[in-house]
Amino acid sequence: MTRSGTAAAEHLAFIGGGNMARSLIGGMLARGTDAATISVAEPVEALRAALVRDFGVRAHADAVDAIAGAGTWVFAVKPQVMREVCEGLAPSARAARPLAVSIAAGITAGQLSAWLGGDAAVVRAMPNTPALLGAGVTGLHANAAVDAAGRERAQALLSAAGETVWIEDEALMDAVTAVSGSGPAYVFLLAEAMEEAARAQGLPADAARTLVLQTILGAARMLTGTGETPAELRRRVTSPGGTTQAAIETFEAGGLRGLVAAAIEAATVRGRELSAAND
Ligand SMILES: NC(=O)C1=CN([C@@H]2O[C@H](COP(=O)(O)OP(=O)(O)OC[C@H]3O[C@@H](n4cnc5c(N)ncnc54)[C@H](O)[C@@H]3O)[C@@H](O)[C@H]2O)C=CC1
Ligand SMILES: O=C(O)[C@@H]1CCC=N1
Repeated sequence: MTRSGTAAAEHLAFIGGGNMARSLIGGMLARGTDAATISVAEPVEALRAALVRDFGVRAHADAVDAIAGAGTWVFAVKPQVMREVCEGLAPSARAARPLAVSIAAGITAGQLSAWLGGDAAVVRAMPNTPALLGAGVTGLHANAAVDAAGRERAQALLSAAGETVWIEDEALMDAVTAVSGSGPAYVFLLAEAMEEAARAQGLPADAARTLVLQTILGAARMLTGTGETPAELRRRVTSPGGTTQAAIETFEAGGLRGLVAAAIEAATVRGRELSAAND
């Protein structure tokens, strides 16, 4: 059986109101979603108050209150608590037959469906924090119980956060997590390292920050806006025998590509471990 969970489809419930839920809600509101259609379950009182204050959504301590009347439930809790949270909602899920969207790293659609009582329509989504600015990217995978309308609904939800990419082979969702889910942190680490290096060369801290941040922004805009490959854009910066060549040769000699591959492999493996640890 496939389902789109048509009942009360316009009402959305988030279970977990932490960093990523806030990024997604912020992106949705910026794209015109009515805050009155969003409710959030969040046990931490201070976070509930912040959700109400910052976004005007409804916030509840109890997940059962948040999901009442919602056709789509977005699970935005840590992987380690997902099983307990889903099992607590299983009686409601069996009755309401919602579209369940999980953003948790590692947790499989099969696990989610089973914890929600079986035969649940599940979309696994892996967004990233630039969702807050509508500049995110989300990998999406639907299980067999999700029909075309359910896919559209999940895609519309995550489109508010930026680009979306459907992944048919669920096994690849851990690689998506490692590349784009965690990826903003890799760029932030590069920014930290470049700022430190700029200060070590004697640049004042504020100048170092402006130079680094605008360089990353400008490079990202060239990557997304020119249609050129990263390699070609790099080649154009690199004058033979010049300064860039000296830096690039240092990166290559230090094994930057291998290090990036090893880091993404470690994140991918960690995603699989999170799944296995919660079986
Ligand atoms: N932070 C990121 O960049 C990304 C995170 N994710 C995934 O998003 C999920 C949430 O991550 P974050 O937002 O970073 O974590 P977080 O810790 O900021 O948010 C999780 C929230 O869930 C709440 N919570 C705990 N137990 C709950 C319960 N029983 N019912 C309702 N809420 C409960 C916590 O109080 C917390 O506010 C994780 O599964 C993570 O894998 C996915 C993509 C990117
Ligand atoms: O670090 C994590 O586990 C989560 C998933 C992707 C980004 N943050």
